[in-house]
Amino acid sequence: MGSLVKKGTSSSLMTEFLEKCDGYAVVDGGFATELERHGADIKDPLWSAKCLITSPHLVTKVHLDYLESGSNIIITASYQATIQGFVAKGLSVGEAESLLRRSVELSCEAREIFYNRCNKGSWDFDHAGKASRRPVLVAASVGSYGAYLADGSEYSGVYGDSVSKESLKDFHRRRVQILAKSGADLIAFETIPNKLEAEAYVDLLEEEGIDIPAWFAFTSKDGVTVPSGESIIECAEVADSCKKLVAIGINCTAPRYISDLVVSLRQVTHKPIIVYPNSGEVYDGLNKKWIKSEEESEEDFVSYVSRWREEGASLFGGCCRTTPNTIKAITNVLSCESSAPTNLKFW
Ligand SMILES: C[S+](C)CC[C@H](N)C(=O)O
Ligand SMILES: N[C@@H](CCS)C(=O)O
Ligand SMILES: [Zn+2]
Repeated sequence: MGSLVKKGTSSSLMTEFLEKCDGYAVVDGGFATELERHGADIKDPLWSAKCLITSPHLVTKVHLDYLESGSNIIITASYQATIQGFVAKGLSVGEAESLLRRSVELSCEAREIFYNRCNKGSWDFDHAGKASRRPVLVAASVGSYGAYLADGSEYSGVYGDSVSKESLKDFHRRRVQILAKSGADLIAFETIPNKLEAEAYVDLLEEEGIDIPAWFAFTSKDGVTVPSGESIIECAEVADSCKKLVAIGINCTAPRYISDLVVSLRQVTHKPIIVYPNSGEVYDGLNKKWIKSEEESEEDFVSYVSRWREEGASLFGGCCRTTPNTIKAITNVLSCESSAPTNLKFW
């Protein structure tokens, strides 16, 4: 059984979904880092995609934990799952393609288990007390070329002169084709570090006739630019021009920068805005370790959510080093706000 969201045009998918969710939706939290918290060793060029081979049961568990925490969107384990990366590990192209499909199947299976539990958490009640299931979408993750490089290059955005828009398109083409036909509801292009890669994705979506919608989530280290130094505004303009995108936003970025970024995005797009920041810690790509930040705590993060909503965001979640607890807290903030009388705003 698929999601409860009726398949319509790309643009209607998100509108109808957000309507069903009362105007805002909860995205899941850090996926790879949650696998790691449960003991997975992902210090590997495949990072979280290694678990598609070694521990698919853990992939399902983490999806279920996020569903139980209130997520309306779960993102697949395919962030660093590339055909090129799997082949470098000795797998055949066919096996690599199967693992990509498997990442989506695991998310769909988790959604199915969650629905079948029919527990309180999977049902919402309308004002008349009638039960309806919480809508859940499966978003197929596509990490950047920098993610495949496996050295934290998604936080530098510098790919060198040998990488062109055409080479990026060739790098991503087959994976995007497979994920588009995998049963996912949409594609999540995540942690985009430069304008060139955004342009390559737009071309691919259009030239390959990708028939499921997508979102773009950029990363930033200063609240103004993406890691390559290009402004978030010019990157968002590229995204806004693409009819197949049903949301534009920011992920894996310190929470303290999100507010300014949302305000900038709102200047150039009417599309729904998605934000799923990381914990504020800094990634050491060479040693694959997170370095604590003095400046932020999980509590601060959640206290920002109402403001991001006022500034125009409508999809909220977490990225690296956030956990199901973060998502529970976001769910609580948003549901309290929705049920509060409008004259009792928090800000
Ligand atoms: C978003 S970063 C933390 C992902 C991991 C990185 N591509 C690596 O392989 O180290
Ligand atoms: N969806 C990915 C993004 C990494 S930046 C994850 O949460 O692991
Ligand atoms: Zn992240």
